Amino acid sequence: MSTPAPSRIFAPGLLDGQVALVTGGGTGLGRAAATELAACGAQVVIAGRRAEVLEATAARIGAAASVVCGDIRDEDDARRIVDTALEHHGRLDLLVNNAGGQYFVPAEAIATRGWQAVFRLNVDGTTRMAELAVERAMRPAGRGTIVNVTLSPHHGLAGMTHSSAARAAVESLTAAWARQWAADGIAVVAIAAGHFQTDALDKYPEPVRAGVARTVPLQRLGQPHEHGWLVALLASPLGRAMSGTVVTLDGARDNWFGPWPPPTLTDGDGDVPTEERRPAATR
Ligand SMILES: CCCCCCCCC/C=C/C(=O)SCCNC(=O)CCNC(=O)[C@H](O)C(C)(C)COP(=O)(O)OP(=O)(O)OC[C@H]1O[C@@H](n2cnc3c(N)ncnc32)[C@H](O)[C@@H]1OP(=O)(O)O
Ligand SMILES: NC(=O)C1=CN([C@@H]2O[C@H](COP(=O)(O)OP(=O)(O)OC[C@H]3O[C@@H](n4cnc5c(N)ncnc54)[C@H](OP(=O)(O)O)[C@@H]3O)[C@@H](O)[C@H]2O)C=CC1
Repeated sequence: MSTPAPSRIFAPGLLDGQVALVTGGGTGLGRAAATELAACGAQVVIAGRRAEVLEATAARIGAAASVVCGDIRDEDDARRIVDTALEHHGRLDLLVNNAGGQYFVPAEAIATRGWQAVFRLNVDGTTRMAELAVERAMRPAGRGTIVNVTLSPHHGLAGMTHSSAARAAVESLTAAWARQWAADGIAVVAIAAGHFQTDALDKYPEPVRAGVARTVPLQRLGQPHEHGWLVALLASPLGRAMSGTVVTLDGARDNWFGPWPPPTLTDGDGDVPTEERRPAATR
């Protein structure tokens, strides 16, 4: 097993001795966060539903990474994820609530089950993981940091209104938890992410993806390692002082602009494409 390459921007050993749990840590932004945390000296536990994805990422990171499989929507799985991290390392300093998602769909076409699916993952799953980390690890230790990753809803997410409401709820929970758990020594912050270059973008309809980088004032998508740097910063002592804050990382774009429906997306009948359903095996 290799030692992680040192961080390009943080002091060596910034997070030495610390233990981080990253949900959705096998892919995209979660993988980038786990990689940077390890580069700063942390032991990282990455969680998600697909073992092969997690194992591949852990192998890339090296000896600092370990894996636990589970679904954060399931109470037993979520408890096992937190307990496994604790059993392996005896402590949990940082929870990165990164697992999340939604599908692209006009508001009036969202079925009740679809609304609930997005809330179960983004709001209920995030809440469950935060509460378990606090109860089982952070409050007993008198110390911990929780970073909630949202898809920034600051301009409203037309085309993903279920996620817009869910992510706004997570931002509000961030502020509330920061106050509620401050006396326990626990800091809670959120990252409102814009558009990032991850494989997850492949699932959006082609007209949605085409040219999306040009809509970002920086004229490029965010790079996952930039997100990783921000997670590491929030894991540092500075992050503790930022408790209750939502930090936006979006290249000045947020996740929406302009009218609905977007003129470039509609077909001849004025309809907007909805993303394909995922294969049953991954549901
Ligand atoms: C212009 C610029 C723009 C810019 C736009 C570009 C955005 C770029 C920014 C990127 C942002 C990101 O977040 S990228 C990261 C994205 N990653 C993810 O989304 C991964 C995680 N996602 C998921 O797991 C799923 O999407 C999610 C729906 C949330 C949860 O899945 P579940 O297994 O719980 O749900 P399922 O069993 O699949 O479906 C349950 C119900 O949901 C509904 N449903 C689910 N998928 C559906 C679909 N594709 N189309 C219709 N309906 C669907 C149906 O009602 C289903 O009920 P039945 O019909 O009765 O079964
Ligand atoms: N890419 C982007 O432009 C942006 C992404 N975001 C947000 O950042 C986060 C990461 O996004 P990104 O890396 O791009 O996308 P991914 O789809 O690659 O990340 C989602 C991760 O969460 C895991 N996951 C999903 N559902 C569950 C579940 N029920 N239990 C446990 N793990 C789960 C997935 O693994 P598995 O399927 O194996 O469980 C996967 O590793 C998401 O919350 C996303 O919405 C925010 C802004 C922009």
